[in-house]
Amino acid sequence: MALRIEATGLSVSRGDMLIFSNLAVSLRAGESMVFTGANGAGKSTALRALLGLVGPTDGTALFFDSDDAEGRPLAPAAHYLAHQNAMKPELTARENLTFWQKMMGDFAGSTGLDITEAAEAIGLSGTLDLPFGYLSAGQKRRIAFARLLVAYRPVWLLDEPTAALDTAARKTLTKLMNAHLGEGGIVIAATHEPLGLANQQALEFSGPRHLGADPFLAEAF
Ligand SMILES: Nc1ncnc2c1ncn2[C@@H]1O[C@H](COP(=O)(O)OP(=O)(O)OP(=O)(O)O)[C@@H](O)[C@H]1O
Repeated sequence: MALRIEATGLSVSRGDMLIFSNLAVSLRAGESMVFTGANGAGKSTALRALLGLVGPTDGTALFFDSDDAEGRPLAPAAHYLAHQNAMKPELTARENLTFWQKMMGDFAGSTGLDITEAAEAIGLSGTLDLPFGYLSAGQKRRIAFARLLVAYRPVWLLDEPTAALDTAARKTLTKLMNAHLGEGGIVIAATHEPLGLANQQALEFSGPRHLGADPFLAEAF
């Protein structure tokens, strides 16, 4: 399956601020991209725009599952790991992962790992039956990452995936992200630190610009 993502001319404005404009992403199976830039530069907004969670003012973002397929919205083909972990604190890690596995289901005939295998992969087998709320910040992030493993999706959109992680856990995540790429997946990550991804392109965000002050400025970029 020669899948790919094509985003062209993607622009987002909020109020009188142009967050970014003319964003282009072209990635094929096995390729990755990192979004870099200062706090508030627009990296998270770009991930959300690719997913369709933020309406772009212009441009398109499409997923193709083969060379001759029609482009489709990206969201059903993607996992989105946001800043927040999207886990209920009163449920155990296992219960949370079971919920996500059932909720997301299979994709195009491919299944994820079982919960125990996913916990082993992120090195947290011992904490599966603790309430998620009891876990440390790094343990929570790792369980949130395990969600990507229990339901298969070819595209991973990750917002600072290694936030709160120790060195060993970062290495584990890098290995898992590269394994996903090696199996023909695609990874796009917003990050403040090097992730060590294979086949990586980088895109630096320069930050929002005022549209309001000069009525001709909006035309300029
Ligand atoms: N309604 C709005 N009007 C003006 N600016 C806005 C509005 N909503 C969001 N913004 C700005 O959009 C920008 C986008 O932030 P975003 O979360 O995408 O940045 P980021 O690069 O992911 O930052 P970080 O590294 O801190 O996570 C911020 O500068 C924010 O202040």
